[in-house]
Amino acid sequence: MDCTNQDIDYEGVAAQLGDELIQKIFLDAPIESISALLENGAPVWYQNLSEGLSPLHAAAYMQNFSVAKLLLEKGAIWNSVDYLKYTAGDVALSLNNQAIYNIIRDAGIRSELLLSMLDTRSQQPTSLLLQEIDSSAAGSADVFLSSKLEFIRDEFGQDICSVKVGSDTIGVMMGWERPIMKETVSILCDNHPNASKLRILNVGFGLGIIDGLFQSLPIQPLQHVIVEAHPDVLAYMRQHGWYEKPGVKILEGRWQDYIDSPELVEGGGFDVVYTDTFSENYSDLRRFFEICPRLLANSDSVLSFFNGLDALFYDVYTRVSELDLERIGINTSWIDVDILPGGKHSVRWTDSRNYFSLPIYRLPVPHLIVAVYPKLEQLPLRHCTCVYYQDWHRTKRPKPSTPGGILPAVSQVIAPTYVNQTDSAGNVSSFSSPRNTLASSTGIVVAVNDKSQPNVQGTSPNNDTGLPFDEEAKLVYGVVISLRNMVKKLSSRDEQFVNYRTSSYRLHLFETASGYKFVMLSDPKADSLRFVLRQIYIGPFLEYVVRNPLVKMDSREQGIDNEYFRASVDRLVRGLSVFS
Ligand SMILES: C[S@@+](CC[C@H](N)C(=O)[O-])C[C@H]1O[C@@H](n2cnc3c(N)ncnc32)[C@H](O)[C@@H]1O
Repeated sequence: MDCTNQDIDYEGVAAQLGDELIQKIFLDAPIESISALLENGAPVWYQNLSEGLSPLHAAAYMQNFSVAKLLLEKGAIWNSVDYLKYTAGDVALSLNNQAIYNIIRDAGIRSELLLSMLDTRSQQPTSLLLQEIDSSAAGSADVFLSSKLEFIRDEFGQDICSVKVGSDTIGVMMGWERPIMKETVSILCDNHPNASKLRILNVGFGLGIIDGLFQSLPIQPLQHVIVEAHPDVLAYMRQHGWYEKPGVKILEGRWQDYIDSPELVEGGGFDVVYTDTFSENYSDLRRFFEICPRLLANSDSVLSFFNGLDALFYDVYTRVSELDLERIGINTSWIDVDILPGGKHSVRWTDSRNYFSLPIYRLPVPHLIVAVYPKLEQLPLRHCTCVYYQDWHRTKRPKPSTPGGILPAVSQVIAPTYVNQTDSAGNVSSFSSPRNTLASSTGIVVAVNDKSQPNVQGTSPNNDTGLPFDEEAKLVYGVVISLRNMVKKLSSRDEQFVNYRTSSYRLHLFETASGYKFVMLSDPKADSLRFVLRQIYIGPFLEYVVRNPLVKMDSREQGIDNEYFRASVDRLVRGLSVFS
């Protein structure tokens, strides 16, 4: 057969091998077979189409240190993010797996140092860089500077400067960052030998938080230069009187425009330099470092910069920037600041960021519910019944199901309504468990005004919807299916709906390849929790349901609840940084 290069679908082959590699890792295949697949050309950099997961993400989810190490040795990309914007390091962090987190972090440091070396030796862009170009306002300076910014005050009184990125609104600067700025100003200025006549340079005004703090120092700065590039921010500065402030000089444009300009260094340099821009990356920051020897007045001068909040990137770039700064003769020290809500924030003078035991990395989830729905073909669509249910709500009482309406083992705390009916003495029996049902304040009240639904006798006094638990579970299922179908119909591709939010709750959906649907309801402010559902699937579900011979997966009568599964899900949810 004559087979020319043109006949070979390289992309298709790579995708097939990549999918096979990810699947093998998820199935806990022996490392030898994973290694053999890599030798046969499976692309270690591959990210699957459905979720954007890389083999390294899979190894992190499976907490398989040897596989993660092998993948990194073979060139796995430490900073690739899935569709939820999580790196494999984030996954390891969420599972409290410090060993895997550390090898990913170290691979990141090595790779960034190598790139930095190549970048300084060659003026040409390096061909080793494998990255998708981000042409959104969050990743492209040109797009950001021509995008409209909004300055608002939210319902909590927090000032926000935001920009639209696709359908999302992203905070350029937010009021909650004030403690970080405050601590920065205090560290930079309080004990500065030149505190009585400081010359300060700030790059990036944003909401003007740090500039306001510089202006409020006990002794006003002698000179305060602000470089700001965005026209909307400049208009905001004008509106708020910054152009009239004594000692303040505003340089309009990007800091890059002033590198060789006498305007920036005419006073003989600065005592304090701070930079916090937007839509720039580490290589821009490194270029800024390179002009710092000219910007800093003398050996007492200090430089600080905003280094992001994502743990993995923070850890990699603290180390990389430390080395880059050392190269140009600047010593670095790091101070960790806890920014816990309420109370005084404390400064931790430690040499390592202790993510693994501190509440610093918790997501806000006042209440959380997990429900599992069976495969579509197991039950007729309209009558799909929840096969597992668990609630971590602390204050509301559970409410019953309709008699005969619930599978016997969906939830340990939910019994049919007749159990909860008034007894002959007129007492209403109550449930002792603090768990609740889908009714509570989770917002699954889509049918609250649906008069056609029976108002079941004996429902809990906390009953928000008038519907028994299993009726609501069906409604949730209906909503999920309808939205899923609508998304599929509207999009030409096989797109998935993964979550939606109302003012009172957020619904997260994870659907397995075999058709099980894992649904989680959380506080509306919670970030996407889909990865938690995936972890429940990969961990407790596969272990205690799929591989449990006592659980009948195809039964139309039984739920999948069992002691081990419930305890394991409970442990996982409480242990994952999503439970607070
Ligand atoms: C995160 S905000 C700064 C917030 C500020 N630290 C505060 O306390 O409010 C980033 C600011 O940098 C500006 N900016 C982005 N790229 C810039 C550049 N190359 N030169 C100067 N300013 C820039 C943006 O317009 C934005 O106002």
